[in-house]
Amino acid sequence: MSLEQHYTAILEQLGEDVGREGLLDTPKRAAKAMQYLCKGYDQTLEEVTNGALFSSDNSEMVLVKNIELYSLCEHHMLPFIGKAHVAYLPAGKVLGLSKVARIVEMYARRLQIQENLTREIADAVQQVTGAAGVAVVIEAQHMCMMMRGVEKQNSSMVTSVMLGQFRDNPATRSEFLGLVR
Ligand SMILES: Nc1nc2c(ncn2[C@@H]2O[C@H](COP(=O)(O)OP(=O)(O)OP(=O)(O)O)[C@@H](O)[C@H]2O)c(=O)[nH]1
Ligand SMILES: [Zn+2]
Repeated sequence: MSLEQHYTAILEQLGEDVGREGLLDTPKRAAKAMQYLCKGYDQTLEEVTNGALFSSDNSEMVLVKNIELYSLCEHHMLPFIGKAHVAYLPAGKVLGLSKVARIVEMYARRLQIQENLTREIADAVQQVTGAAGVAVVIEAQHMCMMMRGVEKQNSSMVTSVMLGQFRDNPATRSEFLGLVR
């Protein structure tokens, strides 16, 4: 069965009249939307970074802040929405600026839990850049906690992963945390 046919079945199970005008194209649209929200499965790190790695003597912290993020929690397939802050300490190579956001996007566009998303982004930036350290902080609000379940509207979840110098050197870590706060 195609994704579209599954959505027809879901609508029927929910008690909808799939023949009514407003729903005629809904299974097709919903399938397309869900494929878009999960498009990260078709991407690879090589593809999204596209070799945009440049030699640089700069070893100072590079920070890309406030990268907006839309993902789906793997437990309920409901959105979680927030921001990612990604920093690294170059060790001879810097990554094209947009590629940091593309890496975030590739992992966010999959079914996720926030902790694993944070870790996957950090590991990917580390792998691509060979950096002396990588730090990722994600702050997000989970619709599964807001629209349903415990229904807490103002809570957000903050996760972080620190690698290399960000883990080992408290001064580097506090510089980063000061910059994203
Ligand atoms: N750690 C973590 N938990 C998440 C994330 N997204 C959703 N969850 C949680 O996954 C858990 C699943 O718990 P279950 O008890 O199996 O599911 P549930 O009955 O729908 O839980 P409630 O949300 O409490 O109603 C819930 O506590 C969610 O809040 C995430 O990114 N990270
Ligand atoms: Zn959830």
